[in-house]
Amino acid sequence: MAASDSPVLLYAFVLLAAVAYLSAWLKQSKRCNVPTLGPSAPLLSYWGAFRYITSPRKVLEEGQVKFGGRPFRVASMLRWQYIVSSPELIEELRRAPDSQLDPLAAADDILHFVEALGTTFASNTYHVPIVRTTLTKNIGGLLPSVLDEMRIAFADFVPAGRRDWQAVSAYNAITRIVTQTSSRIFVGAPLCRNPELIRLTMSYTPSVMKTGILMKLSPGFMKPIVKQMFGAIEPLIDSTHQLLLPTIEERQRMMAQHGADWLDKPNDMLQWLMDAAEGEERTSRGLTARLLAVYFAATDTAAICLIYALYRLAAHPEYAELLREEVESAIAEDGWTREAFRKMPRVDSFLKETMRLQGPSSLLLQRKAMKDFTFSDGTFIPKGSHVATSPAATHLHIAYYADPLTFDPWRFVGADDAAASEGTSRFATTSPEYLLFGYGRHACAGRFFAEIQLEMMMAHIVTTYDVRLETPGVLPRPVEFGSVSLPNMSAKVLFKERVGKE
Ligand code: HEM
Repeated sequence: MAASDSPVLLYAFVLLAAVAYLSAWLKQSKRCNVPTLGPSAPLLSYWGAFRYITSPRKVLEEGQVKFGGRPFRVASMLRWQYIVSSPELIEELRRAPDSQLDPLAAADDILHFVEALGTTFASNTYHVPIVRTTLTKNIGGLLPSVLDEMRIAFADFVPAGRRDWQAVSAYNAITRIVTQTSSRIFVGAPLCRNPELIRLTMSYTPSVMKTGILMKLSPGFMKPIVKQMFGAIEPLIDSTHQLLLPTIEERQRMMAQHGADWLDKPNDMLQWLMDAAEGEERTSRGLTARLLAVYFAATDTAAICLIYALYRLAAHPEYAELLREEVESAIAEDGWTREAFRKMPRVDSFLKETMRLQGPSSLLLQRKAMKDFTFSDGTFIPKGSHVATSPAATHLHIAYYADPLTFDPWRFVGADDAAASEGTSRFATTSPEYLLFGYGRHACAGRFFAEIQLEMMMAHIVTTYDVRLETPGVLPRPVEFGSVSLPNMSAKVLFKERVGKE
């Protein structure tokens, strides 16, 4: 008789699993000194987890009110999520070393990218300083080509030349436009508009997540087989590699022939990676995989933010005229240059205010405790749990923002003149009460590029089109699942090309 046929063995297994679960629960609950929002008893906590996963913002707001800004925890399906709210604890959260509270490990628990891509990938992050420094330094010089690509992409995905209202599926169109425009500085033209490259790079994030989840669910010895048989990521890297290979080989040939510099050397992300890569990373496949990682960080995040801003604009067309006036006057003075974008405080404020109320995540400064961690007030975070702060404690808190639940598009106009005069515009400026891009040493490396890209696209939209929602005034509901918050994917925005536009 096979072991699985014996009910006694099955009962014994279930009993052992229940004892192990209860003893783990008892052990952790003995050490816990943080109140729980919702049930904390074994199994019942899954009800709390279900509520949190399906309505994260509502639950986090309840916690903020119920515990009056003191730390609390909520159950999520796989772990406890701790929330800290006071400025002192938020400061400790951001200052803690990665060996104690790690942002990458927290992101990996949610997106599963390390399982999908391999641990060497997570330990070698040589692309981060390239994004942070080389990309940021080159923004001004690359602006004309980014602008050119954005216009081409908009004309393709939001058909031009028609004077009637056209319903456009905003999620698809904007994601494609942002991907193609970013591609212009990642791989250059005309490769950036190759429909296959756009398709592959847009499929990358979902493929990484799918592969990561499959791997996570598989027992250790099965992982390589599962990855080989069912993983979506390797075939996707292979296809992208085939597409990029002629370009990479040609550049490698030029590098071998001319050394570090030559006439018309490309100035894009692929080349910066090629200049910096070492060892395995120098191979054409290694470079392709690394470039895809930059797409992973750059395109979905920026697209999500632009879609939220577009929905706001389409819901409030009355704001378009003031934005348009500002853009047209800045462009008349300086053309479509970096200087002009510095003279668009309303555009900047509109974006910042949109994302204050609704960004891509319902948690901010999310970290994983790599070991037991105790805050200065004694709040204890057990190893393996996640700790973050919430919009309710920061972006939506009355201590930082007057009338915090109201959308006030001009809230940040003139709010931070020092930052504006230094050329660090307000949208990308991080602070303890504005955490869209994180804060401190791990703050988003690409935020200055993201800022100018989004400002440019908003400026283009208001000067080229009138926009409306299909159902006037009703913002399309976002899709929230745990800490991830995506704009509504089926909503359509009506576009009409403006008569007499520049
Ligand atoms: C509006 C769009 C974007 C948003 C909202 C966003 C948000 C974030 C956030 C919240 C983090 C983590 C910060 C932390 O844990 O403290 C981050 C990290 C990062 N982002 Fe962005 N991001 C955006 C666009 C971009 C773009 C366009 C790029 C690249 C061109 C980029 C590259 C990166 C990189 C490389 C990191 C890792 C930084 C590090 O570990 O030191 N991001 N981003």
